[in-house]
Amino acid sequence: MPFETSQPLRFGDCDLTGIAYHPAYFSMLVEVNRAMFASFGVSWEEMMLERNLGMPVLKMDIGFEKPARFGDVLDFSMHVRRIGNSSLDLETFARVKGEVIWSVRQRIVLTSTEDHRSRPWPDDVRAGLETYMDPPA
Ligand SMILES: CC(C)(COP(=O)(O)OP(=O)(O)OC[C@H]1O[C@@H](n2cnc3c(N)ncnc32)[C@H](O)[C@@H]1OP(=O)(O)O)[C@@H](O)C(=O)NCCC(=O)NCCSC(=O)c1ccc(O)cc1
Repeated sequence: MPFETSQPLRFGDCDLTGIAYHPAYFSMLVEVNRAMFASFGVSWEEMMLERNLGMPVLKMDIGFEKPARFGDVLDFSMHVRRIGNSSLDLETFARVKGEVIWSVRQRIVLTSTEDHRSRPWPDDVRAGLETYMDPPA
């Protein structure tokens, strides 16, 4: 079962002709990542400020299939494809009215904000991520 959330495409996310400008999609994606962690009770504020952990992206593979327009609502489905020792593979689909507009595969790594080296996923975070585990077919 993927994590699901929606975001409207705002005026500032679009170019002069009213279609989405792709850098805005990256900010939306970060918000989806953050919201997924919050959904299982682990806020990024806690991760970063109390546990001294960060989650940089190591790799992204993104494909844009159709334009989205000012006023559209993007429905996101985020699948956890693999949880490694410190890495995490996510695949996310952004849909408008059921049609895929873009999709992205991300590899994220858990790091210490002190030395910026990898750290294993804590058990509670791993358990939360497993909620959305959906390995590729
Ligand atoms: C992530 C790193 C710290 C990893 O360094 P190390 O501690 O030496 O890593 P390791 O060799 O232990 O590898 C860690 C894991 O990554 C995996 N890994 C390492 N390199 C790779 C590559 N090149 N490809 C795929 N996977 C990899 C590796 O297989 C390990 O997986 P597990 O087995 O599951 O543990 C280092 O590669 C790095 O700093 N990379 C740059 C990250 C970066 O700057 N990203 C740019 C975007 S900024 C960003 O996304 C962001 C910024 C601020 C935020 O608050 C949030 C997000």
